[in-house]
Amino acid sequence: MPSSVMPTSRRGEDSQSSAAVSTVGLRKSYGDKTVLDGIDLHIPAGSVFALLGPNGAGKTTVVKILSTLITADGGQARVAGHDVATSPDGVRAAIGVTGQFSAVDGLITGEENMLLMADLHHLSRSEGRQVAAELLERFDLTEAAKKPASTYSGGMKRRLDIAMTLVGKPRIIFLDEPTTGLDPRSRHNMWQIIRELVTGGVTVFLTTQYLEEADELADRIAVLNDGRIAAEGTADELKRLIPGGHVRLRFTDPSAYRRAASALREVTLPHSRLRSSGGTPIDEALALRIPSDGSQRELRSILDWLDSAGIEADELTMHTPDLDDVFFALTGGTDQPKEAVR
Ligand SMILES: Nc1ncnc2c1ncn2[C@@H]1O[C@H](COP(=O)(O)OP(=O)(O)OP(=O)(O)O)[C@@H](O)[C@H]1O
Repeated sequence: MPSSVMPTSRRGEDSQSSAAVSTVGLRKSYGDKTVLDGIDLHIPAGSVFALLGPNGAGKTTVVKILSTLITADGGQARVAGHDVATSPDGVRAAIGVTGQFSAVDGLITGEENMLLMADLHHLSRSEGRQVAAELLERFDLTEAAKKPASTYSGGMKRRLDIAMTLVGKPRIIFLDEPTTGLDPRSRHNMWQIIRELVTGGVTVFLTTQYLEEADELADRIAVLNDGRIAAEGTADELKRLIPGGHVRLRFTDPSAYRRAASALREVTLPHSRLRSSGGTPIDEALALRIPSDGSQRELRSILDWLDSAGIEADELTMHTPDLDDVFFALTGGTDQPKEAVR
């Protein structure tokens, strides 16, 4: 955590506000580029909220504004009952931030990083040692505590980063892409840590490009696209936005794949959603998806069309809706999340 967001004291939360985070009409531009174009959020205390969006959607910008690292150009934001513009110290006292701007100093040991944090929070020497030892133990870092943090794996560094954040006992934690670059085991460890934080009463605001992560962890998810919240709700609510799943066509021959992709782009089939969204290339594995409710009528229509267009896929599978479908539908399917296909 950079010193600019270092909690300075513990303040009482505005009892008027049950929301841990709320924003109205939040705006931010860089030059003539509008990054946030009116963002409204309401995040109840004690919940996990995921801000989902493709690269460059503005997720980090939201976190930076809410954690008082940068100021918004317009709109209001309250965090833990404090206005970010008029009471930034109040906000800083209540939050912890980890993620893309990690506070871990690689030159010193994990333990020294923790003790430094304890110092910054004005804990006494003995209290600092005790808190550091407890947190290092909790995050399975006791053995590595005396080693320089630069020798830690990606997962260990993230755990140390969160442990350092917890020294200040934040009520709200911002996790900016907490598992980007982690291997599957470390990712699952991190998810468990996040769940435990919430069980302990902390509100978690996380940004992610991983749909699976939002689906696993979040009580509510907002999809950020083109500077606006394209949709917000529980994972189930978002999935219901897409009435059906999709048919996935997989090809082994790149030229057959390309022919099918271009034919799908132009197609107007009698049955609805194929007409509106066409086939969307979904990954480098030569696969296409066609929105479909899975009804016999739609499947027949798709198969008839494939036959008449002379397209022969090597594999055709039916998928029920998941967050991938929502994401592709809302973000136009052009900018793919890193793990769009499970
Ligand atoms: N200081 C800055 N000056 C100019 N443009 C910026 C600045 N910070 C961010 N941007 C631009 O604002 C947009 C949103 O950036 P941001 O980092 O918030 O996106 P993001 O959703 O977090 O993306 P990613 O997933 O890639 O981290 C991007 O186009 C980025 O280039």
